[in-house]
Amino acid sequence: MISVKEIAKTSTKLTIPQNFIRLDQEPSSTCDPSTFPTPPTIDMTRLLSPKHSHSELLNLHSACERWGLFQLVNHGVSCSLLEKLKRETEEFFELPLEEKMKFGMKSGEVEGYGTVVRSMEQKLDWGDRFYFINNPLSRRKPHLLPNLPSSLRNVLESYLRETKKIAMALFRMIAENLKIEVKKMEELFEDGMEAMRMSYYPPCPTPELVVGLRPHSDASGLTILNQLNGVEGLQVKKDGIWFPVSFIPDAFIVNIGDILEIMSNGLYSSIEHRARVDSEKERMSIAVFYNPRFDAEISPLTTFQNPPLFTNILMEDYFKDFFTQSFNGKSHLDRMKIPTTHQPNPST
Ligand SMILES: O=C(O)CCC(=O)C(=O)O
Ligand SMILES: [Fe+2]
Repeated sequence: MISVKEIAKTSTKLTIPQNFIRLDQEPSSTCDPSTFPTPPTIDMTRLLSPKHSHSELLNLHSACERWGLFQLVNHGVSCSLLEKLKRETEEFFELPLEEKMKFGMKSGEVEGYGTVVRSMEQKLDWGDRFYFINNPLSRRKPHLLPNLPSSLRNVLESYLRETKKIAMALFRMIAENLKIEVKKMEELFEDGMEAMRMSYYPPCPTPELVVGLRPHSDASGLTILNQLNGVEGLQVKKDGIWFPVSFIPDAFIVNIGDILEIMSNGLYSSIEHRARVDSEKERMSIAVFYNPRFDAEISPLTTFQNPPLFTNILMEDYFKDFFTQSFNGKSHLDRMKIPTTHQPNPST
């Protein structure tokens, strides 16, 4: 069991364990920060207001098409709930290691506290995480969420109820924008597979040599990310260059995941992102991943303009396949692509 929090306590500039040193990481942009591209902001109250929803729906469509990520403001989750969530999560990561080990990831599993370690040589991320499936109920592991201290469990359950409402509202609006039947979208996601990852990134004396969470796109339909304690670190790869995403208080970051890229037949695209760490401050985030039901087939649903670019796959198989690979940019999605056969050009 690896606890980066414990490793960080004793690490100095010279003693970062070799497994964490990531000289393979692409550098962040060195441009003047005032020229960094800014991800779009979407206002939930405008999306829901009869007067403004039309223009905000267009903004949402453009954000999904051009970025695959946006900052969601006025989402309606109360400050008191968010404050409690932050406090309880902090307390969880502060627990002695023996306590957290009760939730430790068992060998061969992907849920629980810890990191999936496949080999001794594997490069590791500078962060501890706790990942679990929340829905369907039949897949909830009794020793994880139900076994958490009750104050944390209660706040997580309230938070998950709130974010689920937001996710479903967004899925309905995305269906409208993509001309997919809203009912079809609801069938796929209402009782969908839902998972949460809580991440704790300790400070690192040499932040440029490590990565908090390696580059990846989310394998989800949508992801709602809450940067709990306001410490920046999220970066996105836009037009081939890594840029930091600035923190907006009380906003959630919403990512389009690979599954919506498939469903929109590539019109929307999931964005590659990673988490950097700070030299002095700890950072915490919670991501909730919204996916179709396990028995649903994932396939391009909007093929009116182009032939399907992705193969059909059962959510169950997609999920299994995802966790047999290590995170690596968008390589998971690339494997779903139908190879394009080069047709001879009749005019030559
Ligand atoms: O911690 C972050 O900012 C990113 C988390 C993330 O991308 C994930 O959990 O998939
Ligand atoms: Fe992510």
